[in-house]
Amino acid sequence: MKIDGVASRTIWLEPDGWSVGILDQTMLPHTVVRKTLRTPEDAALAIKTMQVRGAPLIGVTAAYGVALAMRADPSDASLKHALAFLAEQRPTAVNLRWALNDLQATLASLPPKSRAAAAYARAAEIADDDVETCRRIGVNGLRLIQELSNERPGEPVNILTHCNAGWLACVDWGTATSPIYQAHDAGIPVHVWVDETRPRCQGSALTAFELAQHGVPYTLIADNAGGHFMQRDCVDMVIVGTDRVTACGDVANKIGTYLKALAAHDNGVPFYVALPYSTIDWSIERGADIPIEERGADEVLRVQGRLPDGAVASVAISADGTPARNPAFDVTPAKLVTAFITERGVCEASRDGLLSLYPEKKSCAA
Ligand SMILES: CSC[C@H]1O[C@H](OP(=O)(O)O)[C@H](O)[C@@H]1O
Repeated sequence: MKIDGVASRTIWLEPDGWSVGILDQTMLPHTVVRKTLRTPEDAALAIKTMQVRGAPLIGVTAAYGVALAMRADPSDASLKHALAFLAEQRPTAVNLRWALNDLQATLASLPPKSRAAAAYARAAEIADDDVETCRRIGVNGLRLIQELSNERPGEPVNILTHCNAGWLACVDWGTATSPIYQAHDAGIPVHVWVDETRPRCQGSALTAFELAQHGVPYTLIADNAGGHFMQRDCVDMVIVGTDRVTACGDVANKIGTYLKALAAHDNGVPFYVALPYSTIDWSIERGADIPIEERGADEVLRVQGRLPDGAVASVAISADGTPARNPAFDVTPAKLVTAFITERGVCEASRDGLLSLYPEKKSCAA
C-alpha cells in the first residue's frame, strides 16, 4: 500500500543487502519513522516493543532476525540461540513460532557458511508470500462484501474492524483490510467503523491512518460503542484479524474481540475472521490453551499522543499508584465466528471447515 502516495511495505532489505528496514509503528500516525535493524537483538526489540506488530509481520521480522544472526555468526550455537531468543519476544501470535520453525528447517542441515544467504532468501520468500497470501484473502473476502452490497445497491457496506489487521500488521494488503481495500478499489461503496482498540490504540493510530491513506471512508469509535452501533443496525459485517486459530477454530485476537463477537452474535451481524495459513496452530484444539500475552500496566495507565508543538508524549490518565492489568489478547470461541476468510477460500469456523481448505493437514490436526 502507499504512504503519502509512495508505495511502501512494512519491512524491507536495505540497499546494503544485509540490514533490514522497518516502519517504526510506535510513532504512527504522528510521524513516519523508518528504522534499520542490524542485529538479531534489534529485531527482537522491534517485536517486543511493537515497533513492528501484527502476527504475519512479527513472523517476517523474526525470519530476518535469524538472517542477521547468521550473518554475524552462522554456528549451530548461534542459530539455536537466535531461534530461542526471538521466540520469547511475544507468546500469542503463532506466526512467530511458525516462521522460526521454517528458518530452522531451512538452515539446520546446511553448512554454516551457507546459512546467511539461505536465511535472507527464505525471509524474503516468506515476506513475498505474505503479500500474495493477503491479496488472495482480499479476493475471497471481496465476494462477501459484494453480496451485501448487492442487497442495497449504491449504499455503503458498513464494516466494523477491531485493532489493526491491516497492511501495517503484515507486509502489505493486510488480512481484515484486504477485502476492504479490494472492494473499495472495485468501486463497491464501503465504510469502516474503526475500533480505537485500547490500550495500545492500534485502531486509532494505525487502522485509521492506513484507511485514510487509501481514501477508504471510515469513522473512529470508542471500543465500547461497537455494540451500540450493531444494535442500531449500523454494522453490516465485522471483519477482524487473528494471532492464532486452533485446529477447531477458536480465535485469539486483540483484547476486546470476544466482546465484539458477542455483540455481533446478539444482533445477527456476521462476524468474519481473516487469516493466512501461517496463523493456524494445528497442534492445539482449545482456545483455552493459547498463551495470552500480559503486557505492562503502563499501557493502560498512560496514553501516547502528539502535543501542540508536534512532539509525541505519553501522559498518565489515572492517579499515581493505580493498579492495572493488561491482557493483550482474548479468545473468541469458534461458535461465535460466522466464517474464516483465508487465501484458499471461505470456510466454516471448525476443524472440518479448516481441513476442507487445508486437507494436507489432516494428519497433524490436534
Ligand atoms: C493480521 S494479524 C493482526 C493482529 O495482530 C494484532 O495484535 P498486535 O497489534 O498486538 O500485534 C491484533 O491482534 C490484530 O488483529
